Amino acid sequence: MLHLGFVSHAIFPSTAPKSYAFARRTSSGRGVRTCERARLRPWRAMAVLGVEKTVGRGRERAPVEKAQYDAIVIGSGIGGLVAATQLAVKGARVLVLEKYVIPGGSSGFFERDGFTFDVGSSVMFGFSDKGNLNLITQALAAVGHKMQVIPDPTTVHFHLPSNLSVRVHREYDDFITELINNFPHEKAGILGFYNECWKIFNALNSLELKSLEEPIYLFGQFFKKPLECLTLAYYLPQNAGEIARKHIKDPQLLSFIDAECFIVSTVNALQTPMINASMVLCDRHFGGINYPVGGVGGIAKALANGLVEKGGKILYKANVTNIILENGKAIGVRLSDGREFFSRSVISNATRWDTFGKLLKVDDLPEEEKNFQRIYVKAPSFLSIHMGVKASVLPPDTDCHHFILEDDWNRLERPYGSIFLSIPTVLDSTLAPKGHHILHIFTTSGIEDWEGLSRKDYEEKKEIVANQIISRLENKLFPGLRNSIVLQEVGTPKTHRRYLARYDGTYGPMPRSIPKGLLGMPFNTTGIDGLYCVGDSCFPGQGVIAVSFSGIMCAHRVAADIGLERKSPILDAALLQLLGWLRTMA
Ligand SMILES: NC(=O)c1ccc[n+]([C@@H]2O[C@H](COP(=O)([O-])OP(=O)(O)OC[C@H]3O[C@@H](n4cnc5c(N)ncnc54)[C@H](O)[C@@H]3O)[C@@H](O)[C@H]2O)c1
Ligand SMILES: CC(C)=CCC/C(C)=C/C=C/C(C)=C/C=C/C(C)=C/C=C/C=C(C)/C=C/C=C(C)/C=C/C=C(\C)CCC=C(C)C
Repeated sequence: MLHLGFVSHAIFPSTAPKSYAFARRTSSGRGVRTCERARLRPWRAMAVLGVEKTVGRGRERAPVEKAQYDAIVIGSGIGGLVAATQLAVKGARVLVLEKYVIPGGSSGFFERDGFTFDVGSSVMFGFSDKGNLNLITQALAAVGHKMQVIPDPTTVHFHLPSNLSVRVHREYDDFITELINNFPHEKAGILGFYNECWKIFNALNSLELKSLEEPIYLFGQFFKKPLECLTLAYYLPQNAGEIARKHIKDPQLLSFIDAECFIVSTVNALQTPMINASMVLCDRHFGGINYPVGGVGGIAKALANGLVEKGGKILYKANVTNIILENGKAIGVRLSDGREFFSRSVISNATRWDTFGKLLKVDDLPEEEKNFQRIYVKAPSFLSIHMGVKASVLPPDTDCHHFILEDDWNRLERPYGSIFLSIPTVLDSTLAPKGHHILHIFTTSGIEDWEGLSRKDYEEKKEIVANQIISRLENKLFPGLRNSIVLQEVGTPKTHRRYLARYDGTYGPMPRSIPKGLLGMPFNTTGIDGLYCVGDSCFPGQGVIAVSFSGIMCAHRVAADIGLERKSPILDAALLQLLGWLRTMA
């Protein structure tokens, strides 16, 4: 089964993957049947759902549902699904509209010749059974689901310049000992920096996490846990790099801290908010990194099924092209096929650039969005290679996740400078046929490198770039890799743009310069009444656990606004104004 096709739609299938059929067969939920009906005869499906009327608007059979929902969620990424499921559990009538054929977005999956690939990264935070920060476990539990997970003994194995090799062991003491062995003269600095991270992590882990835009909750937390909240407020505008520099002087060790931050933020430590850095640098030891049996795609499938079981609906192949406004308020959405749905609130899981650049037709960007775009630009996308290889090419005891930056620290943030590699079959061998492994290799890449090329040049360029990366991996880790490949598919930023509906294929916001920590990141409300955003262009940013938190926060704020949670209009106005003002300080 040798496939070396460098097809343009490489990482995402253009037709439903086998497992989509599986999802449809095995789910007994209404939403899945709805999806099937809607695809075949939308107007009849709507009749089944009890649609009040069908209006023409120049298009026969374009059905309209007048405020039939409490919340419409555009997109079924993890952020959208968590918001949707949390609201459904609170009793809201929820509809999720997904452009693609399966749920999950960048946390989706696809299948080829017996291999099950994760579309995005396979490093899962927040999936343990302890503490308050296991947000993925909690999101699944809220809809009655639990996934079996496999503990990863090593979060990542760093292969860095000057042959610096560091394994981030699950056990914190093992990791710290290994780091100190590499930098014995910096023992105090290492302990100082990571201890400061733990102080923040412990404060975070002590809170019940809900919407920071909802005053009754926020003031309640300050009352119950004043020290922890003040700790978080103190660190909110700070970045990891400046704190690392208070403790550490060795330039190579500071570069290592940059690499630690880069793998989760695609920027260096000076630009990475300290709260986010602390979250990931500690959770990997507290709850540990845990891989879901069957692959990352199972998380979205379970959430989508849970949503339907709690009375929500999800429609696939439902491409939202417009958010409908009435008197300045978001009241519904229009799909590319003309269908319209109406709701008391609209939650967009598309990026803020897509939401305000494409879905919303307003003459002037709200001030809040102008401020966001002043502070943040789109982070780069990725070039990804999904590969099936013969198992014999991997040395025994190969770790699951690797980060490779060969010989020049200056290349860390440059496109194609460093290589991310995950081998999820090290943990779950069922993802590949017997005697084989999956290699998911990715590196940062901008869309501008891939536009304006003829089909032939585009395909050739993919092949050239992929070959260079394979040679680098052969030199550094796996001699003979090229000859062991049995299947290979290459995706570019254009692929990510097309299949994830993400502006320029971006994976979220990146600060234009040194940010004031997380202070400038918008939460979920927007300048448009009734419109909320969720996902990686909202607080606290990129990452499955981060967008899960965004989903939890969003659901809480929406629930308060539609009367499913307590709310104080006066305190609301005061807090939202204060937060808006604070963001302008960033
Ligand atoms: N290990 C990890 O931590 C890991 C792994 C994978 C993904 N991720 C993270 O997940 C984050 C993204 O999650 P997310 O929830 O923000 O979003 P997402 O991009 O994953 O999902 C958005 C979904 O919305 C859909 N969509 C967009 N526009 C639409 C439209 N107009 N109509 C209908 N559907 C539309 C897309 O098809 C997609 O399914 C990324 O930042 C990435 O870092 C992390
Ligand atoms: C409001 C005001 C003003 C004040 C108040 C104060 C307070 C209370 C505050 C609070 C806060 C909070 C709660 C916060 C929270 C936060 C959080 C939760 C955060 C989180 C974060 C997370 C993150 C960022 C994550 C991320 C991750 C990621 C991205 C991942 C990725 C991965 C990868 C890519 C891997 C790599 C791979 C290889 C190496 C292969």
